[in-house]
Amino acid sequence: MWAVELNGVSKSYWMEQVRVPALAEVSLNISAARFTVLSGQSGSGKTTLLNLIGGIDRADAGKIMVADQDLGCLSDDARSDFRARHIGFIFQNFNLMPVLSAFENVEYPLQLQGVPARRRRERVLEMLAAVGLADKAANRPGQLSGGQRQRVAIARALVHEPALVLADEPTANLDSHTGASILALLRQLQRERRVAVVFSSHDPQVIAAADDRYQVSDGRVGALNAEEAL
Ligand SMILES: Nc1ncnc2c1ncn2[C@@H]1O[C@H](COP(=O)(O)OP(=O)(O)OP(=O)(O)O)[C@@H](O)[C@H]1O
Repeated sequence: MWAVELNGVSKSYWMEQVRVPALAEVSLNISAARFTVLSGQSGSGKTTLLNLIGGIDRADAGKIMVADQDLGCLSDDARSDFRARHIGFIFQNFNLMPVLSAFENVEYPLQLQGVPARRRRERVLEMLAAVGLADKAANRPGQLSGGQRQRVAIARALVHEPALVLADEPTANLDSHTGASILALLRQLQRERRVAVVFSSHDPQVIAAADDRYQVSDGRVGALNAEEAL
């Protein structure tokens, strides 16, 4: 079963009158309930690929299926709704709302979906406990360490039980020890909850931990075996 199917997907950006190709005819299937790593140098196209899979941006050509939904068939509003229901996001810079507490940040995806308050509370407390932050629910992001902020972001990405989590270099801004603990936590939660995680990184530890590995290079994507990667 596939969480994501890409067929002939291309994307360019325009800077003034100049076309900047970012992805060229990418065809790729990402398995459900597995941990997939996209590696590749800076500028190779990893973020562009994650933004297309996540429905944040639209492809110029090709077809993108996520959890059996063709994203190209959806209006912008329907795509936002689909994203809110079925996808979780984790970013390099955490992207937490600074004025909200850890509890409120994790609660936000459930509020968007109109989940009743009592159920929201149960889900948020369960997720904060699962990421080891049961005692930090009232803290704002500014009162948390980088690793703790990323744990809040992981709880937020999983709280609505998405089919797919997209993590764009989530350990890049953390020291290696904290990054390793975030990787281990995400790997554990991915296995327990049987969610597909797509993690972009050039960290050999992350590549080694993956079930499936792909190399993004100049806007093209190829399978990478473990020996090549390390
Ligand atoms: N908004 C944009 N406008 C113009 N060009 C862009 C834009 N976003 C990305 N690009 C270009 O598209 C190509 C792919 O960029 P992308 O951000 O996807 O790479 P990346 O592998 O995620 O890099 P990094 O690891 O540095 O984030 C690069 O040549 C980049 O300069």
